[in-house]
Amino acid sequence: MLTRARDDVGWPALVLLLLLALAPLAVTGVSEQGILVVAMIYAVGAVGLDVLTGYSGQFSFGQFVYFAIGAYVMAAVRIHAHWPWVPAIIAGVVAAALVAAVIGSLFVRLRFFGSAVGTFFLGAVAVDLISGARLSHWTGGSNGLAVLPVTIGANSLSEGDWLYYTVWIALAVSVALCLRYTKVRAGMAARVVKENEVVAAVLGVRVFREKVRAQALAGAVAGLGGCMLALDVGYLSPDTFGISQSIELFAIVAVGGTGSIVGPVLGAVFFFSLVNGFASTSASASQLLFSLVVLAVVVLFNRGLYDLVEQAVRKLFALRRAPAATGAPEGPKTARAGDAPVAPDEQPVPAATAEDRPRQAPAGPPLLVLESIGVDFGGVRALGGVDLSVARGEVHAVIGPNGAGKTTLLNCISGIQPATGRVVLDGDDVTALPVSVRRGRGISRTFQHPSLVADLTARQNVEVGAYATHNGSALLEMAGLPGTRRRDRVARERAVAALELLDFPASRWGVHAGELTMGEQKHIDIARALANEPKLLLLDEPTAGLGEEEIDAVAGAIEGVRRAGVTVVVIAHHVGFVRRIADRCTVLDFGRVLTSGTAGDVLSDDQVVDVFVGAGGKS
Ligand SMILES: Nc1ncnc2c1ncn2[C@@H]1O[C@H](COP(=O)(O)OP(=O)(O)OP(=O)(O)O)[C@@H](O)[C@H]1O
Repeated sequence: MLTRARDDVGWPALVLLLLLALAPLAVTGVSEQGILVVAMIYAVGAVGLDVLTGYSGQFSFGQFVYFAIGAYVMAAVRIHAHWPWVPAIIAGVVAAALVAAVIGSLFVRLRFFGSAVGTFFLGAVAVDLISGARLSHWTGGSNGLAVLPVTIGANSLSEGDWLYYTVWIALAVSVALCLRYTKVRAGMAARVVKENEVVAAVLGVRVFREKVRAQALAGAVAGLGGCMLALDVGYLSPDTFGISQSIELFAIVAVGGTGSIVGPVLGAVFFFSLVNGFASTSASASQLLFSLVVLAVVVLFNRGLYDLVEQAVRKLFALRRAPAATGAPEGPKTARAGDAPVAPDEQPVPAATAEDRPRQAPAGPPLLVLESIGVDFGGVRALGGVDLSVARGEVHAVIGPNGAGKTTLLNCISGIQPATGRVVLDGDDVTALPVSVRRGRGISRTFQHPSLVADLTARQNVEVGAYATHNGSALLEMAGLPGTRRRDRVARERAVAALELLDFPASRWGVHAGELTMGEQKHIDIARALANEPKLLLLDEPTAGLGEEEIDAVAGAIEGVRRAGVTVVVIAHHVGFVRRIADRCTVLDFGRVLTSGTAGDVLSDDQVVDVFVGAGGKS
């Protein structure tokens, strides 16, 4: 399923920040401005939390721990080391980022429930540490810590609008950093991680590293929020950084809209306006009303306030984009996911058939050799000693009934699934190599479900697959240094080359993947795997869920791949498709090779066709 994380929020972010910059002209009351300051402080942390949840798919109920680290480190280095306030803020931010990276690395392997429990108790431990005697020299223990007053020139930060605009700058910096992160390689890779970790790993993304990076960024931004909170309240106590604040932060992101960066800012302003609005009612009534409104927003507008505002603005200015299907690619009619697969006897007439192709495998050593590959899942023998040889440059179809072991075989070749036996690529034994190294050696693959990032364009999705490696510093990428820009340019060129090779219409390159038809998504999935210029391309049911014209288009794309000299192993369920694209064919049944040979010979065998499509399915 394609999940949403916005990629088009630069202008809305600018407009919202401008409105907040101008707000003191309209909101002149001291307490109202105070509410806006607190809202912006929470917004700083909330955009970081949004990077964590909305863009990298992680979860945290403990972000206020990093607020606390930022605030206490800033206050402590000013008191004990006499640092000026700006370097002290930087120290607070760096400390929060480092601790977030370390703690985050412990949490990244946890699923939702584990993360929820883990981060919740992290908050409890932090409050205990802050208020306890061990760190009291730095934190003031349960007595708290006074924050030294800040002066800017002759002015105190607490006078006039100085504090307001200091917090505004912190918010603008946080929004800019987080938006920038979502646009660079590291951010795009994290978005694939959120979509599907296995797919990300196969694309060479260091899943663990990208998750920790997102944790560190969210921690840094929360640390900045903590520094602002310290400047605002002027006094730090353990109660300032409790678990309830972390949960409020989470509510702000949910109310504003995850995966939008702007949404959490909107959510924070809404949240604290609501708090202010109910302040005059009795405490219990205000708590109830407040909770009911937040609940209503979350339940009724499950994509959050930002989505609601965006839709209203689009309607107002009639800027709504054209419906997704109207821009479908020129040429073949497209079908959507869920369309019934084409029955064998409805297959389009093949452009060229297996019988037309050479009956002998090309000379020279094979590119891929599998020796006695075996996989057991508990009591289920998925593969029982499969031998296979794939010649360089051929398209080799693996066919067989459901549960025959086809996908497991591709998983063994790509390194996702450990197996007994040997996998030899281009003469090298790669059996013991992990997925990322096999990718580096030239093995790419697609999956039955494309797992594209919905709010990245078709071309951006392909670019994620085009990086030779996903190493490198996200900070340098965000700074846009020449080395990283060169690397991005190469990835872009490779992505364009892959799209052109597959004849994917240029008019659709800029369309968000969530708006592509299923056939187009399959093309983008193939292009993404091809963009790394592999020797061996593994395609897992590229025609699943497609209509006949889309199957025809995928067949055309695979023929393009063959012409480019890439060897292909493809799982397929359609006789006509296999006839058209395959040079050779291996039939699996119950995890064993039933037969293997030229596609023409294999598909003329009645027993094979019976196993493949059921008796009478031969066409
Ligand atoms: N992770 C797993 N845990 C347990 N059993 C599994 C796992 N993956 C696959 N299997 C089992 O292994 C066997 C082979 O599955 P596999 O998905 O490789 O078959 P397939 O030929 O690709 O089927 P299909 O055409 O339906 O995708 C099946 O019996 C399946 O239930």
